[in-house]
Amino acid sequence: MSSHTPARPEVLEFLLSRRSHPAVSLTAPGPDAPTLEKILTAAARVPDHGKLAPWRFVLYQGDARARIGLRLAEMAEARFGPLDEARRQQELTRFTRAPLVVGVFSRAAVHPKIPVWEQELSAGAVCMTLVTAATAAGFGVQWVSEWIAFDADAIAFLGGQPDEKVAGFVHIGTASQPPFERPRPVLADITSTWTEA
Ligand SMILES: Cc1cc2nc3c(=O)[nH]c(=O)nc-3n(C[C@H](O)[C@H](O)[C@H](O)COP(=O)(O)O)c2cc1C
Repeated sequence: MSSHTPARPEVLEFLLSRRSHPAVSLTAPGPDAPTLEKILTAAARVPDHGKLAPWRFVLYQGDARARIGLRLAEMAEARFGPLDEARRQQELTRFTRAPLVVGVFSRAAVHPKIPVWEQELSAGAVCMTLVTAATAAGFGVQWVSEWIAFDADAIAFLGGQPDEKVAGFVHIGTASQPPFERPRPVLADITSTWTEA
């Protein structure tokens, strides 16, 4: 340990207990404007080879969320055929589960020095830091993709450009219930020390 990198045991404990909350369990309020600015600023502070900022945010909040649902229900019907009532409700409420949804769009593009893969990894880091920062600010959070992240028409409707991919839709709100725990990988199964063959 060095005075340049003081230990932050509380941060480590936080990371060891962090859990997502199902989007459907998130209620109002979401973060206020200054808190959201902090959360997004933290999320944009990720390793980014070449300083390309190959990602951006789109915010979905307020009344726009219900209007999005109406259009997504139409799009889902066009793509999947007639929707039963449960499925229609799922589409209508896709963006109203939480008071705030942050779309993280990857705009990775071929670059002379920085591989596209590294730019896309950076977008994943943005999503995870967004999850972590919003949780640290006291909110329940879930990073989801769902069919809309892989449908060109839905991406365009949600503000994506033709050359962009959805890294995630991060739902943020007030947790209405405690999080469930889930099994985690056994560290020994996913960790080894390299030795020369
Ligand atoms: C790229 C990505 C996309 C995901 N998409 C979904 C999704 O569409 N629906 C879903 O229930 N969980 C999705 N998840 C999983 C949740 O974000 C989360 O991992 C899960 O709720 C367990 O949460 P926790 O391990 O953070 O506690 C996705 C995760 C990632 C990394």
